[in-house]
Amino acid sequence: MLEFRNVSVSCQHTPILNDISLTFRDGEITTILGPNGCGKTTLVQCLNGASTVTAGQIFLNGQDFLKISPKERAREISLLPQVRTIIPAIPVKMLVEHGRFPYLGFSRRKSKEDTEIVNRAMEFTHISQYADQYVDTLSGGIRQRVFFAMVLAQDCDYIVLDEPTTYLDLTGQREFYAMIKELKKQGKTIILILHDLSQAVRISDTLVVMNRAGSRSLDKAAHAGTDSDVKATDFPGSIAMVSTPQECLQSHVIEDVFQTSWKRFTDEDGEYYFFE
Ligand SMILES: Nc1ncnc2c1ncn2[C@@H]1O[C@H](COP(=O)(O)OP(=O)(O)OP(=O)(O)O)[C@@H](O)[C@H]1O
Repeated sequence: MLEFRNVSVSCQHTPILNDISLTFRDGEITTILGPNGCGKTTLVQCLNGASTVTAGQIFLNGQDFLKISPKERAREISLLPQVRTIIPAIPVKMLVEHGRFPYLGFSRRKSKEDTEIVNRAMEFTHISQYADQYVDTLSGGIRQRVFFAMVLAQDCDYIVLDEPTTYLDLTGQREFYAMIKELKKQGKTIILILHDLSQAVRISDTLVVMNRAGSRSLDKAAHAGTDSDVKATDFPGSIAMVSTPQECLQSHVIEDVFQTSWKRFTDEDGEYYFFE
């Protein structure tokens, strides 16, 4: 079980997250939703040290996660960040092998098991045929699968993916969500950040709906056209609700946070939600 206890993050004295307490349940797909800038990325980046926790603690299976070494952390939780501005000019297989770094010794020599895990990750994500191709020559969608394979090669029980479908076309997204369901079946705990509310409702066991605390006064000031000194950054991110998709929909929290409304459609394959 992964647990955030009263976690706050500030950057240059600006509060980004305030007093977040949150539990991610094992074996579930949990999706973090929230408007731009509410702190979703900052929240998950507390797990790989890219965001510095300024107060509070994170526990993984009862262990103080922030006290263990970065290498040990990388054996527990693999995280695929949202923005990858630098695309390495190396062959696909070599990039996927980077997922094994937390397990390698000083010589970085790979064992037979490391190679098998890398091959399995590439087969799972259907990128074996690109093994020798350079990553920077691939399309955005295939490249995304390569990064996903690298994350899987890390072979962690906890997988965190920040906006993983950004570069994927419709087929690519469908395949991606099928892979996520398969990983859940294998017992992995999946944490996603998504902007696609319909998919989030469909695929998740639990939704974490975030907002900027007090941002209503900002919206009201903007709506009224009043001159206001209030800025978005005056409101650190907080949790609006953590619950099943059904309960989040019924409570209207999604409508409030995203200022949207939704419609439900049903067919033989299940329920679909349309947000407008
Ligand atoms: N290094 C930094 N220094 C100062 N402010 C930062 C830094 N990183 C993020 N922020 C600010 O923290 C807030 C939260 O950013 P974050 O990227 O976590 O939001 P998000 O919910 O993931 O947004 P999006 O949906 O647009 O990806 C934003 O106001 C952002 O400008």
